[in-house]
Formats: sequence, structure tokens, C-alpha cells
Amino acid sequence: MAPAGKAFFDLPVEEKEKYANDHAAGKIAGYGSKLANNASGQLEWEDYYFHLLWPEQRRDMTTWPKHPQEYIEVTDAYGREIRKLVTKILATLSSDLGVEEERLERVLGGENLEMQLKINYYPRCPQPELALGVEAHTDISALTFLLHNMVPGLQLFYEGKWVTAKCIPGALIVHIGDQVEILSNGKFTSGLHRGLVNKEKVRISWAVFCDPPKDALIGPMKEVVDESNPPLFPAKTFKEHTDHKLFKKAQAQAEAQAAKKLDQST
Ligand SMILES: O=C(O)CCC(=O)C(=O)O
Ligand SMILES: [Fe+2]
Repeated sequence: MAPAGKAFFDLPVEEKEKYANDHAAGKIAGYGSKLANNASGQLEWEDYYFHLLWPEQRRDMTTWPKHPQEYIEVTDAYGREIRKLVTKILATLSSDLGVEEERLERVLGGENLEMQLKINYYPRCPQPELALGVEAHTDISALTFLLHNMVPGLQLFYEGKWVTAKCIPGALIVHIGDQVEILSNGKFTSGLHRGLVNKEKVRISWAVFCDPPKDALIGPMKEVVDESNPPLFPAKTFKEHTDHKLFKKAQAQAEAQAAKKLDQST
């Protein structure tokens, strides 16, 4: 799957632009480019490709790249393997929480559980200290599965500092996302992480986000809440959780911009 994904980004720009997304028109799937200042004033710089991978019957194949030729077949095969792994991991996490094995998968939508693929392409950056590929965040997903092209750049915030993830050939990195943190009432935590750009090499990562359907109600599960463990999060639909997070991000950006203006005018 990795060579097929990389080959897409090696295509001429005109070819890639045929798959361009259009957020303003509500078309979120496809090829996109990000060059923006984040809330801390650092430049975010990456290209990406985003499309739905699961459930199979909801895929829109017009949003999947047709070049390279093997893209669809290998990405489909990868998606099937990840889907099986999702069931296994959710069963293990459910057992750890002392609930039935199927419990987490069921609240996350069961058959309707979604997987979105995002391929991140971080260009070489001559001054990597001035730019970030993806700013510090936790994933809004339930789980995230990450593969990358062995160029270091993924960092996790651990015990008060940024730690660079090791590059282990063939290893799959699994993140707990916000939805599992909420369902477990904080027993599992959604890890803060970021993606750095590299001075010498292009970095590519493949993230599969495993999400509940938009209308699924996600709150701390009743089995993990009691008098001494009151709910730490309000129950909301996945869409409401997403909108809230986007709103807070936009607010932080606006505040940072305002502070910068004030700074410049004094
Ligand atoms: O590039 C990476 O390793 C991380 C990307 C990431 O965190 C994301 O797309 O949510
Ligand atoms: Fe992430």
C-alpha cells in the first residue's frame, strides 16, 4: 500500500489536482494542500489525501485515486486487515475496562463504524524549525492506525516532553483517540502528538481513523461510571464532539491572531 500511496504524490500537479477537495463546497474527500499559520504562529505545511475506507458500501470510488493503477486494490486489502484489527483491539480494550468484549465496538456503531484514510505528505523543509507538518493535537477518532515511510517526524507528548517515535520497519502505530477516552471516562487517554517536517527527506504517513457514525451518542459508558468515578465528559453525538473541537480550534486561532495584532500595535 505504501508504494502506491507515494506514487500518487509523485504524479504531476495537474494530475493530482483532478482529485482536489473543496471544503467550501462540502467536498472533503480528495487531494488537499495545507499551508497555514496555526494558533502558536507556526507554519503548518503538508499535502494530504483523504477518503472514506469503510464501510465498504458507503465508499465513493470517484474520490479514490485511479493512478497508480494498483492503488484501489492494495488500499482495499489494507482496509480489510485494519478493520479486523479494529475488532480485536476494541475487544481487548473492552476487557481491560471490565465490560463485554463487544461493548466498545457496538457503541462505536458496529457494522456502521467508519474508517477514513488520510495520507500525509510532508515536503522537505529547508528550515524545519520554522514549520510543523501537523500541529500538536489529539485525534478525534476512537482509534488511529499509522504507518509511515521510516522518516522520523512523529512525536508524542510524554511525561512533559516531546518524544520522537522510533521507526521500526513493519510496525503499525496505534493511537487511542478522543472517543475511546470519553467512552472509558478517561481510563484510556487520547495521546497528544504532532508531525514534524524533515530537512533532508520527504515524510509520508498513512493514518486510518476509526470513527463512530456522526449520529452515534458518545459519552462515558455506564459501567465505568459510579459515585467515586463521576462522568468527566458530557455525552454528545460524534458530530457534536467534532463541531465542538473545530470551534475551539478556530477560537484559539482567532485569539492568537488578535494577540499578535495587539503585540504589533504596541
Ligand atoms: O504524520 C504522522 O505521523 C501523524 C499524522 C497525524 O497525527 C494525523 O494525521 O492525525
Ligand atoms: Fe493525529
